[in-house]
Amino acid sequence: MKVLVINVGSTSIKYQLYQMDTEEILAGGVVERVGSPHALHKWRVGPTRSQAEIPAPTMRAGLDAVLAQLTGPGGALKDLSELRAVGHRVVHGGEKLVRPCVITPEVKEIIAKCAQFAPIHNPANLAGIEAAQAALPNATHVAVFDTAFHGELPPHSYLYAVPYELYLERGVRRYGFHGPSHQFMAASASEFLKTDQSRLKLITCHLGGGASVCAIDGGRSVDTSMGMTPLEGLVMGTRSGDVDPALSIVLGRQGLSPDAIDETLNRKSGLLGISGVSADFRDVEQAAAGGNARARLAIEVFVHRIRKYIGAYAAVLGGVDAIVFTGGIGENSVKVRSAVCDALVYMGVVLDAEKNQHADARGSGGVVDIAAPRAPTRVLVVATDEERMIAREVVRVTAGPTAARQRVTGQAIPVGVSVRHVHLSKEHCAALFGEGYELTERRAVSQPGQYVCRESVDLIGPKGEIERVAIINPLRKETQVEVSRTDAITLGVNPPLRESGKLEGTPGLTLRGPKGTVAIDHGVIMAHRHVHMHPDEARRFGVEDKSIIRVRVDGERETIFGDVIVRVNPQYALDMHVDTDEANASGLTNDSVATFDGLQ
Ligand SMILES: Nc1ncnc2c1ncn2[C@@H]1O[C@H](COP(=O)(O)OP(=O)(O)O)[C@@H](O)[C@H]1O
Ligand SMILES: CC(=O)OP(=O)(O)O
Ligand SMILES: [Mg+2]
Repeated sequence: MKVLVINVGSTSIKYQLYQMDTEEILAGGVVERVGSPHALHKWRVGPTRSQAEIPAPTMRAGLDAVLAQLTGPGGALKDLSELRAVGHRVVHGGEKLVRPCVITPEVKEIIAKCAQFAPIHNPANLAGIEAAQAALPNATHVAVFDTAFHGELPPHSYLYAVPYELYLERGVRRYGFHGPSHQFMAASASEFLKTDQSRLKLITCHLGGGASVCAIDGGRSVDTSMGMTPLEGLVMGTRSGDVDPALSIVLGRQGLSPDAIDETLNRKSGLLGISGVSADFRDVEQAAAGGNARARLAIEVFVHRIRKYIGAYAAVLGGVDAIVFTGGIGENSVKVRSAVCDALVYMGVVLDAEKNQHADARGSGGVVDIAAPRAPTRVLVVATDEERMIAREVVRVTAGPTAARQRVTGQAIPVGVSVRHVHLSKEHCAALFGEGYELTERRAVSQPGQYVCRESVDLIGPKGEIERVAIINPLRKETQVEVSRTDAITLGVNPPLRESGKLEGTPGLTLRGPKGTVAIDHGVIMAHRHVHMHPDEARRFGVEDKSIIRVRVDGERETIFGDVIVRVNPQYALDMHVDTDEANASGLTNDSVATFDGLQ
């Protein structure tokens, strides 16, 4: 499936054409200075780069030039009918549009309405959509929102301390932006560090023309610096980032119109406003190197703000595994990275100056680690790819979650090996350990709230006994004994494969404790292998509660497990549970990581 992704800014159209079966980029480019008679179209087909000046007085004219190139001689498409899906980056969808969706007239209406919160971006995004729909009327057009990744911010992060009615009635809240980029950084960091996202605390810094920082805990955005609009937070090319909110009031009272204030804060501030030189970081850096004091000051304010957010987000996350940089500045400015990180030694951040100097994420598979080898916190530079994230969402929306399998196939699932164990009912606990006895915790297990007890019981079957079997608390409605096939043979029972809690028709046995024995007439099972996951993980994998998936184990005893049941619950942490027979057969231990191998 071929997918064209369009990222339209106020004066530019960036695009990439993907073959999504392999995620190969077939062509890509940018039209700069859209709106002028001398726009510049730079493009790439395979390794070949070209450019041409084109007249593009309107968005439609710019897009037509792109499509003509794609289908012309040497282009990546035979004709436009090959293009059945187009993904559009849309910056603001408000609270109504969070998940990626097919663009309908109602969707366009909401995007237009949200322009009040994204005045620089949404009107341009909408113009791009209109032009693309006119040029490609038979394709499915999908909107992917910058705000989506921040859709589950906790209320204490997204609420401003203003009258609550402003939130309820007018949607005044933090939305957060640059979602595809922050999400891409988190996925890249997880892959690079070979650690599941559920186990990572990350601070991701997208430093481009617009800039934002995000605190990501277990793969979820828990706070981010941009707010109701993309104006809050970091210092940007032309945007002020954080200011005292009273500034607008004061300027208004001094006679500036709302439009003039908007213009001041969104287009005349930031690096440009302080330096008076340029909004482009390279120009400001050059001026600073040449002794321009205001340019130097602009960079100092820019860096200070980033450092301040990193400190704040370390506190929000309660620790940091990695700081990630991306965007034109984050990927390329050695000085910004070192200036930000130099002051963070107290957080375990120590840069390797040499690696920082030569960091080339794009030329090194997309990610480089620039931290000193033994430093506790990793510092990564990632070549962001917002368009690829958008293309993946387009596949999910147009072809369904299984078609997006390629994206998630190969993603890590930590393994937990369930050794034989018992869950006790209150009544049986009393019979085995004495009335009113409280079991005590030895160690937690991977699922929140559950733990292995110090106490144990013996299992007595018709053929044999197994001593000192672990008890997992808390107590349950019914006693349940989970054993492997090998254990069942030792005991002389014949339990079925069952999901936890489904005990009808199962065999029983006798339990022996220090204060007595209990004979149960049912409750012995072999646990059906399963994966616990949080609803967010389920969404990421494109599965739901009770889905049946395959999970792959690499290594000396390579195995693909089929019939793995997915169990989704907000209380769950990502973990695949197999019993000891299954683990031994495929060489798994509690430290192993398996990978998702698709829906069965
Ligand atoms: N080698 C470099 N050193 C420092 N800054 C750079 C370098 N290359 C690009 N930049 C800066 O990156 C910014 C643009 O980032 P980018 O992510 O491409 O922008 P956009 O947000 O428009 O997509 C500009 O300020 C530019 O000066
Ligand atoms: C949301 C936003 O600020 O985007 P950009 O960086 O493309 O301006
Ligand atoms: Mg950007």
